[in-house]
Amino acid sequence: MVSNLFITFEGPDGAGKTSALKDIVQRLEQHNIDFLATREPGGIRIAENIREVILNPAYQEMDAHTEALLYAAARSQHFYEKIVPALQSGKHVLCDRFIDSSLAYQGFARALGVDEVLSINEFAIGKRMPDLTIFFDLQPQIGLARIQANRSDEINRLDAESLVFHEKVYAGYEEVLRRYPERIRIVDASKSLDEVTEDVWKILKEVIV
Ligand SMILES: Nc1ncnc2c1ncn2[C@@H]1O[C@H](COP(=O)(O)OP(=O)(O)O)[C@@H](O)[C@H]1O
Ligand SMILES: Cc1cn([C@H]2C[C@H](O)[C@@H](COP(=O)(O)OP(=O)(O)O)O2)c(=O)[nH]c1=O
Repeated sequence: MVSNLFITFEGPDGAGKTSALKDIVQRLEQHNIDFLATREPGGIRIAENIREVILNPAYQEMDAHTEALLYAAARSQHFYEKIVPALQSGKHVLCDRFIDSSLAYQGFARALGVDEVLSINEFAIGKRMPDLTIFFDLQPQIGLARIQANRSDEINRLDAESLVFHEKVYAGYEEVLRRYPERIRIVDASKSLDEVTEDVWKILKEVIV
């Protein structure tokens, strides 16, 4: 029997993390698995309020340092208020985005430095990293096309960035994959949602079901 795990979903915008997590939640419920599903930035009211500030498309003047610190602040509150208690109570935790998003988006794509962003995050949450990260691998232009095709989805300040920015985010994730190969599993997110969900489920079944 495995102990409970802290699992994160990562990948470019539009890769299908949120959609797959919804389907995975249903399967976990059917299997009577004790879990908490949550998301970043957000998950609790203080962090949802910080999310409103970070992602508001009107705030074009936001400095990259401010952005990185706001993500770290939202993460800190979410981590100590929601994730840690859930893990302590024996639940598996599944989180849509976590620290790797900050390393890829702020550290690499915003060029603040992956080590610098890692260090503000260590201040925010200590050295606890996820036990398992599922990386939704998708070329950024496909993710952006998916978001554009479904305009009813919220288009936030980061979605609205250029393709060049999103290509840097992808390169940032490649750097994250190089740094943490032992905890990251890759799924091909260009497949249909059903196939992607199935691939994620196969990985989860190995560790928690
Ligand atoms: N595998 C898929 N193939 C095609 N479209 C998808 C797939 N997964 C999700 N989508 C669609 O792409 C958009 C972005 O999906 P979403 O789950 O919000 O991605 P993310 O959370 O990774 O940004 C949504 O409109 C969703 O319906
Ligand atoms: C958690 C986190 C998210 N982000 C970005 C990624 C997304 O563009 C945005 C979150 O918006 P969201 O709508 O949740 O995007 P997605 O559905 O793709 O997960 O914030 C960062 O830049 N740094 C971070 O640390």
